[in-house]
Formats: sequence, C-alpha cells, structure tokens
Amino acid sequence: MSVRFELGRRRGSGPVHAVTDAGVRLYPGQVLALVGESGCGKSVLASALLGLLPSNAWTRGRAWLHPGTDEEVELLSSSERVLARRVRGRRIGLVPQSAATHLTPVRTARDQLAETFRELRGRVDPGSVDELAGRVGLAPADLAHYPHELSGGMAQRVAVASALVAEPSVVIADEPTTGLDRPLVDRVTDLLGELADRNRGVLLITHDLAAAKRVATHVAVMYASRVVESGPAEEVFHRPWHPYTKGLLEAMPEAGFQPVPGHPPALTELAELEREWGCVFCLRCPDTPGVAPCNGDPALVEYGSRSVAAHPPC
Ligand SMILES: Nc1ncnc2c1ncn2[C@@H]1O[C@H](COP(=O)(O)OP(=O)(O)OP(=O)(O)O)[C@@H](O)[C@H]1O
Ligand code: NI
Repeated sequence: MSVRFELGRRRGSGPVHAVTDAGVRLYPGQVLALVGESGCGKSVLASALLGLLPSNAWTRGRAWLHPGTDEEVELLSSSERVLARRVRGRRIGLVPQSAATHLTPVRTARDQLAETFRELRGRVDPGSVDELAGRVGLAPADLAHYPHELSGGMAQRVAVASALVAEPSVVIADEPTTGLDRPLVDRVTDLLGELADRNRGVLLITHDLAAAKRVATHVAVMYASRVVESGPAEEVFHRPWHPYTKGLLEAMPEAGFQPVPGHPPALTELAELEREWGCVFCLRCPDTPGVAPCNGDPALVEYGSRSVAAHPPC
C-alpha cells in the first residue's frame, strides 16, 4: 500500500510520501515488529489499515484482512461503516500510543472496560471484566482506580485489555511501551507475545529495537516510507542484509550506540530522490547507489522467507 498526504498548493511542495509500496504479511501466532526511525511512516501505515487517516490523505493498493476466507475484507476500500461496525475494535484491536491519555479521566478502569464490553459485545457478563483483566495481569482491586491513580504500566494493561474485549484476531500496538521504564517495557512486551501465543496476529510498531528483539517472530524495517527489509526476526537481527538494518542494530546500546550518520530525506522529495538514485537510503548508505552490492532498485524483493530492497544477499 501507499499513503500520500496533500499539503495544499499554498505550502508550495509536493505531497508527503508517508508510505510507499509497503508490503507486509502477518499470520496468526506471529508478532510482526514494524521498526524504523521516527517519521518513517509506521503509524500512518497502521492508521491506513484502520481507516483512521485524516481527510488530506489518499491511499493506493490493497490490505487484506483474513484473505481467502468467508471473512475477507479489503481494508483500504472499505467504507467507514464497515470499518466501524466490523473491523475496528472487533477484528483488529488497537493499543494506542500513550494509552493513559486515551482513558476517560472521570471513570474507573472497571467502568471503562465495562463500557467497551457494552459497546462491542452488547452486554457485560458478570465476571467477564475481571476475567479479561486477569489475563493482562490486573487484579480486581486494580480496576477500582481512576486513570490518574494508575501507573504507566497499569494504564497500558488497561489499554491492552480494552483492545481484547471483542477477541480480535489481530492486535495493532503503536509504541505501546513509550514512557515506561525497562522492567515495565518487558512486561508489556511479553504480554503482546502472549497474545500471539494465543494465535493472534500482533503488529508491534516500535522504535525500541530491544523490545522488538525480545518478542518479535518477524520484523519489517521501514525507512523513508518504504519497507526496506523484512523476514523472520531471528534471521534479520542475526544477519541483516540492508545497510539501514545494520545501522539500526549498531545503534543499539549493546552494540555501542553508533547511530546511522545523517538524517532521513524529506518525505516530500522522495520521488525525486528515487528517480535520481534508485535507492531511498542512498544519501546515508555506505554503498554507492547502483554499484554492487547496491542494485539501486527501491522495490522490496523476496529471497526465500526474507525480503530486501536494493541490497540483495551476496
Ligand atoms: N496529516 C498529515 N499531513 C501531512 N503529513 C503527515 C500527516 N500525518 C503524518 N504525516 C507525516 O507522515 C510521516 C510519517 O508519520 P508517522 O506518524 O507514520 O511516523 P512514525 O514512523 O510512526 O514515527 P514515530 O516513531 O515518531 O511515531 C511523517 O513525516 C509525518 O510528518
Ligand atoms: Ni508513530
């Protein structure tokens, strides 16, 4: 799929290329970590799947939910009515970024969960709120609290519980661990892993590579609106092919914090950059665009279970 934002003529620039020809697959039982620097298009990709893009956005391409089954839905062309009644919260649960701010301040955690039950399931069965809370590690007593009385980790658990009310087969978590300290990051991350163990598909959007390494079964690396590498997490993390993936891994604390030099290109100038050089990463790449090992082709190409753009395995 691709997503563009029109900025309007008065701004004097072309559209923002927020997502370009991005292709990912997510199967039940997988945690797919979508990683990449701030602004590369991760959240926009998720918003597009859920029909939550602002009005200045347009999309191209296809995004299939449950393809080849009776429940198949093409998300990008679905009406707001279909997305609201059949998809959001029901088949795809969303754990939003900074969950605490999404909770209603004047309601206890229990009331919020009960309300979500009524909305998505029509009623609240006795015990169902406690049962669900228990699954994410919240005790009944925790649910008596108002949002301001909850720690960041607890609020995050309430958000995960809310996302699970309708037993969605897919859960999208956008930066679910922002602002939490490391032990809590690990607990929330593990919780997402447990959802996949229960045969859900989890899309974990994060720039925390350590969290991705901990729980992801698969990884897709985004750079300047494109997926530049994807595949089984173990393989990609162990033997990255794309120089950007290598750069991200070298920027991790245990690798000595060697951030990728330079900055991502402006998303309004990507088309030009690609026309001129082929690869979107060229300005920061140690390889010369179009000269081996870089083949200068920005398209993601499959090699067995893995895919990579411009830098085929050698
Ligand atoms: N409504 C909009 N109009 C114009 N540009 C937008 C709009 N929404 C997002 N963008 C741009 O799209 C690009 C991708 O944004 P996105 O939020 O997906 O980044 P991200 O990878 O999720 O980053 P972060 O890790 O900071 O959340 C950014 O450059 C952003 O400025
Ligand atoms: Ni984001």
